[in-house]
Amino acid sequence: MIIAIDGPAASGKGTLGKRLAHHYGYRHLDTGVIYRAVAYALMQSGHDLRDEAAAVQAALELDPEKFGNPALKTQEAGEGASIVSAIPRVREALVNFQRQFAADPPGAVLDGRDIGTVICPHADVKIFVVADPRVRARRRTMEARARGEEADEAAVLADIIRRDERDKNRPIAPLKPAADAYLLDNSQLDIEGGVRAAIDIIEAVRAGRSRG
Ligand SMILES: Nc1ncnc2c1ncn2[C@@H]1O[C@H](COP(=O)(O)OP(=O)(O)O)[C@@H](O)[C@H]1O
Ligand SMILES: Nc1ccn([C@@H]2O[C@H](COP(=O)(O)OP(=O)(O)O)[C@@H](O)[C@H]2O)c(=O)n1
Repeated sequence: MIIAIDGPAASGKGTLGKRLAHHYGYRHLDTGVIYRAVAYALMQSGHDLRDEAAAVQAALELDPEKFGNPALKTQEAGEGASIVSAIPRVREALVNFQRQFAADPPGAVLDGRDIGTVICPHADVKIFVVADPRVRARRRTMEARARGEEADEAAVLADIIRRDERDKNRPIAPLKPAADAYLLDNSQLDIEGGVRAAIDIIEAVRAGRSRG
C-alpha cells in the first residue's frame, strides 16, 4: 500500500507520515528533505539557488545518508528548498528516487507537496493535511525553540505564507490537493487526534475497497 500525504508548510505532514508508517510497518520518506538537501548543497558550495545547472547536478548527486543533517531543518534551508523546487529539471531529476522508494515492499508513506498529484497519482490513499497558518506558525516556533533556536512567531508566519504562495503558484507540480485526496484539518487536533483521524480515513478506504 502507498499512502500519499501532501499539504502546506508545517501542517504536520512529516509527523503524521512517520506515525502512520510506524502503525502500518511501512517505510517513510519526507520528500521535503530532498529539496532542502539540494538547496543546502548549493548554499554550501556558494552557488546561487537559481543556478539551474548547479541545482540539477546537486539533485543528481544527492546522498540519502545525509538526510538526517540538522542543518536541513532551518528556515534558510526551507526557503532555499522552495526556490530550487520550482526548477522543472530539478524535480525531474528526483522523480525516480521517490517512485522507487514508494514501490519497494512492504508499503510506503511519502509526504510532500506533489505526492498525490505527480509522484504517486495511483497511491492507495491520499491525505491533504491542512491547519490554520497561525496554528502552524505557533507549532513551528515552538519546535525551533525546543531545539534551542531563537524564533519569532510573526517572522515564522510570514515565512510560511510566502513559501505556501510560491509553492501554490509555480507552474510545475504546484501545491494542491489531488482530486481524490481526503482533507484533514488538524488545527483543533493534537498529534494523537490527527493520527487517529488519518487511520480512520485509511481504514474506511480499505474497507470500501474490500467490499467493492
Ligand atoms: N496535530 C498536531 N498538534 C500539535 N502539534 C503538531 C501536530 N502535528 C504536528 N505538530 C507539530 O507541528 C510542527 C510541524 O510539524 P511537521 O510534521 O514538521 O510538519 P510538516 O512536515 O508539514 O512541515 C512540529 O513541531 C510537530 O511536532
Ligand atoms: N514534494 C515536495 C516536498 C517539498 N517541496 C518543496 O520543499 C520545500 C520544503 O518542504 P518541507 O516539506 O521540508 O517544508 P515544511 O512543510 O517542513 O516546512 C517546500 O516549501 C516546497 O517548495 C516540494 O516542492 N515538493
